[in-house]
Amino acid sequence: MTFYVYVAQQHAIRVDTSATVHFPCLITDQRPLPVHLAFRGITVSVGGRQVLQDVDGLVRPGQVLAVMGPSGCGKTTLLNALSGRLKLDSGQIFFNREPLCKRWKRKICYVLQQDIFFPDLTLRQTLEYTARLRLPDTMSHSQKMQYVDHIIDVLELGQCQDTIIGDYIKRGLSGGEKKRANIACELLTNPSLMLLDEPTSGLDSHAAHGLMTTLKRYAVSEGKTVVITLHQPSSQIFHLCDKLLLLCNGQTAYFGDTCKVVDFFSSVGLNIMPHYNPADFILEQVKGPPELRQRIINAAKEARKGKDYPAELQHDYHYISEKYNDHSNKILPATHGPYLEQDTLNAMEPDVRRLWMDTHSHASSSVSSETSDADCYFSWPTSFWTQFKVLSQRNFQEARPRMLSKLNWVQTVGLGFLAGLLWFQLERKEQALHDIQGWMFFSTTYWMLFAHFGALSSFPPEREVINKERQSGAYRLSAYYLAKMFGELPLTVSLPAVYHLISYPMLGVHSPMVFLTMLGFLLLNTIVAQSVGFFIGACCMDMQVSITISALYTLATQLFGGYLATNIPYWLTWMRYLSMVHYAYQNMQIVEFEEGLPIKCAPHSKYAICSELDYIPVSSIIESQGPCLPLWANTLVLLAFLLVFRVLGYIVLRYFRAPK
Ligand SMILES: Nc1ncnc2c1ncn2[C@@H]1O[C@H](COP(=O)(O)OP(=O)(O)OP(=O)(O)O)[C@@H](O)[C@H]1O
Repeated sequence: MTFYVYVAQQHAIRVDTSATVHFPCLITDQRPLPVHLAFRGITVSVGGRQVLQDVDGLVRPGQVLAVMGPSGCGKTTLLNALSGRLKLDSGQIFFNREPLCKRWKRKICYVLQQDIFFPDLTLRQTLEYTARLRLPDTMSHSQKMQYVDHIIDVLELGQCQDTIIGDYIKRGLSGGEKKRANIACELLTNPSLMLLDEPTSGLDSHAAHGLMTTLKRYAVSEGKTVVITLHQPSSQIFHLCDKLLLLCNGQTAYFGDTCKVVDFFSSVGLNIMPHYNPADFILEQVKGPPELRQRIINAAKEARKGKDYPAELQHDYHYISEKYNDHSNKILPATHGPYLEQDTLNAMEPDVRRLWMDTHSHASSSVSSETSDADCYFSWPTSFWTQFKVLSQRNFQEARPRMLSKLNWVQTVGLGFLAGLLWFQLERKEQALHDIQGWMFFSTTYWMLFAHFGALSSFPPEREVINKERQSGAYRLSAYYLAKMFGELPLTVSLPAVYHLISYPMLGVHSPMVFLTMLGFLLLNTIVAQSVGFFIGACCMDMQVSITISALYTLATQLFGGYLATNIPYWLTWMRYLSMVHYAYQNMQIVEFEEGLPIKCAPHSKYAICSELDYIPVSSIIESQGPCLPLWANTLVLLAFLLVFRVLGYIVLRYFRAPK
């Protein structure tokens, strides 16, 4: 096991990392590059309103930057901008002097304010799936599990590892445990930069301090760059942060070392009382009267011109950067990565030397330039096959309690017996024909509605998890999509199969072949309905809209299915070709009346052919409902429905509902 420790050279570390937890980096061949994050003049508008205005900041590997300010001042907006989820009106974000690009986005982990998980999975299952998906294939399964164990230990989640995550209906992890679970999932990905949106909110002071200490140790020992928004930190937590960015109405009220903020406020004439929490003090000032706030903002603007202000954030940065690049081009070919002779360093102009030191101080301690080459190209952490396998298992495990809940079993078995008793052992004669068809139509429409609305209601919460994971580049959409189809297939077909097993024999089985073929069409119809539900769920962001569209479609499907209305007005007949139930219902009739026992004509039959025959031919039964396709054609149309809606669902997710 390899331990590697980064040493922050340019600032005092107040956390003793030697006596406490280290994060063993098992992924020795995948060491992420330390990130030196600088952002300058960030201006962002949301919903037509300017939320951030000319905000600067800088944080180095091993450091924690706290973003503070009153509620609504733009902290979350800043994190969204830094993670690349929001477009900037103006300003620049540099990762090791490179602009933010897709490759860097994948090295960022963003711990959102809300904890987004699958509620029915336990904490351990959640972490294990994350590790299997996001740790590289070069690691063995046992190494990945070892890493999970370690993260669980570090975040003190051992006691609740087998508890389900839960939601507002099902009790699961406590708020604090969920927060730590959220962070644990992100730590597993071994990011270079961690953005955390209020990870301490909702935690008691002890838990909040414990969490912050862990994060600080992690940043120092692993050379991670951490940006964190804080609401009302205790003074202990406040002093764990190296840098502070204080926002006031979206503008910078202070940026610099945390330990110097009190001096800054003194320079504006605002003196803190002894023993007062500096975090409370500064927040009270930026919530003060408008003139006071303006005075602080003006002082912060003045401070930018000071010589202590970081070179990257100064307006002549571009000029310095060009000089630096000039130097690098001349010097680097003759040197080994970030290592420079002292003489070479001394020969640099002071500005350029400072930039070199800032950018390379951390990297030079432990990461060689070879890592940066490997980091230049993004590739998925795991192969398509691994992603498909893991996501199929996760889908199955996550969907099982929902799809095969006790209530669903009771409903299915109860309905199976009810349908069986209602249509019990129907005689094979014309008088009972409408009832036999009634069982078929009821069965197809019931399972269509069940699967359609099941897919529709399960999709919105799932979409949040998928979007979060896609944004962090965890897996390919195609792997997820195929896994969803295959992982949930056994669950989708279980209940209709049990229903069929109970009710159809009560109706009267004539041959195992008819029994199985009828089951086949019932299941195919169910899967098609699920695809349509999934497609509508993917298209509509608003649940009310998706329910309305679904209700309209499924009811129209029933009306044109061939059972409720047979004399459809001529100009509306095309509608039946859009009804999936129509095809499944016709096929069930073809099988039942062709392969099963024949239907005896009534004495005063409505079928003209009964004047010549004793039994009604299947063609007469079906043609009495309108035009009819052969069995194979109906089956092909159903398969086409399945394929088209699955592909459309993918296209919508891929191109129209892609997370930004
Ligand atoms: N989509 C939007 N349309 C209009 N205004 C928005 C939108 N999103 C955010 N805002 C506004 O932007 C401002 C900054 O929001 P942001 O969530 O960044 O604040 P915050 O500092 O993180 O607040 P809190 O501490 O309460 O979480 C708020 O006034 C908010 O109302």
